[in-house]
Amino acid sequence: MLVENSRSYAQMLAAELRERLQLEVVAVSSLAAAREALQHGPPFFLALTGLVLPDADPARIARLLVDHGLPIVVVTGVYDDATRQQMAALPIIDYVLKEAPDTIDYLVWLVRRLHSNRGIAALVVEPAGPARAETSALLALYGFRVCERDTGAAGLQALSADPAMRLVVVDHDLADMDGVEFTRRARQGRPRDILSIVGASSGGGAPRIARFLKHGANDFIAKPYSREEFMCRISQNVDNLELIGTLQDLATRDYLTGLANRRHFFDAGRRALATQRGPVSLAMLDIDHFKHINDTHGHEAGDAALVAVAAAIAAHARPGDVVARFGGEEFCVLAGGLDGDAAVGFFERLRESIAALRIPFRQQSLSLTVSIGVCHRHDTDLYALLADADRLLYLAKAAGRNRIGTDVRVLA
Ligand SMILES: Nc1nc2c(ncn2[C@@H]2O[C@H](COP(=O)(O)OP(=O)(O)OP(=O)(O)O)[C@@H](O)[C@H]2O)c(=O)[nH]1
Repeated sequence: MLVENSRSYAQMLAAELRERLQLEVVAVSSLAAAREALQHGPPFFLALTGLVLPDADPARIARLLVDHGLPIVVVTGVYDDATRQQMAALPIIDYVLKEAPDTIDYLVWLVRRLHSNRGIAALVVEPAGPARAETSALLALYGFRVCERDTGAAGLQALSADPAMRLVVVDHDLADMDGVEFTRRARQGRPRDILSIVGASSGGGAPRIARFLKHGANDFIAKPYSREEFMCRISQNVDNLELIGTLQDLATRDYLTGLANRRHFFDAGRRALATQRGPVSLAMLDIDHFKHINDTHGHEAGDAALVAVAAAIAAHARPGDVVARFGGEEFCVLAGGLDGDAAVGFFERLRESIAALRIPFRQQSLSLTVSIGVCHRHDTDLYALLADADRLLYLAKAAGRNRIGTDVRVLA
């Protein structure tokens, strides 16, 4: 919700938020309209509010939003000492001066951050008390799903129980180990790009900060917190995790189809083979006469076909199967736990489901077939399996396409 009495500013900010974040924004320009929207509008997760309204003083609008459980970012042209004092008592995430340069960019970043935080679980490790309550309340205000633990051991257990935890704020003074020791242990098996650990302490000075950082903390925050510093540091830490995640995604994912790429296939495939006990099936799929689709309908149609085939393969794969776009119009699937007959049946059904696809493109419906090479044996050498699957794929093509070439002797 955007509460702003300047219509032009509200329009500009709302347009930026909608366009750049694809968020629904309800803009109102008075206390009465804000009240109405809170009662009858969609559920809100955040309010950006000005303080100058025709029908309310600053404290009233802020109070209304707080009473509805909404975190607030104040966006204002005036922020004198009196207003600052009035606002200090309220749970306000941030205040932003309208006239400052880059305000809009900052607000877009902040709203995006607060929106994404809602999907992130954060752990606070600190003995129960007012200090922990403050840390947790701030994290909850920024949207995180907060989990609290009293001791280092309980904190480590919580991390093991929930691998999706992305952020830990740990105080130095714990009953069973100090925060540095907790950090050292929590870091094992959880690199800095997966879990952000932020140390916190009210004492110890520079040597303590250095110890936290040397033992694996991503950052350190001194207590008592400056709310603004706390927000900036926490936000930067989760920003960094997301940025690294995006880069990893770009490096391992095929941009067009969203499947893993060849590089990821080699990493994940080798890992899967190293832990596989029984025989594995490696299938290489190639769209038949794909060049013809490109030549007849254009590359956009070719791309739509690749996306549709990739989706069919992903839908057919089981959890644990390694699926990738290997390159061009070639896809790979590494599947364990199937005996020879089952493997052939599994890929035969995939072949049939792809042949049955009707791919909408403009006013037309495209159809296509794939040839599949399937090798099946106990082997840990991914290159050897790929070479054989490729050879069997070639045989399937040579035998007329839209079929499986396999080294499995299928029982009648
Ligand atoms: N649209 C589109 N085309 C691609 C992409 N990557 C590769 N291609 C095209 O895929 C075609 C592959 O053609 P060929 O290797 O001759 O094979 P084919 O026509 O599928 O014939 P067979 O495999 O023998 O059945 C080429 O025309 C490439 O330009 C892509 O990302 N998008």
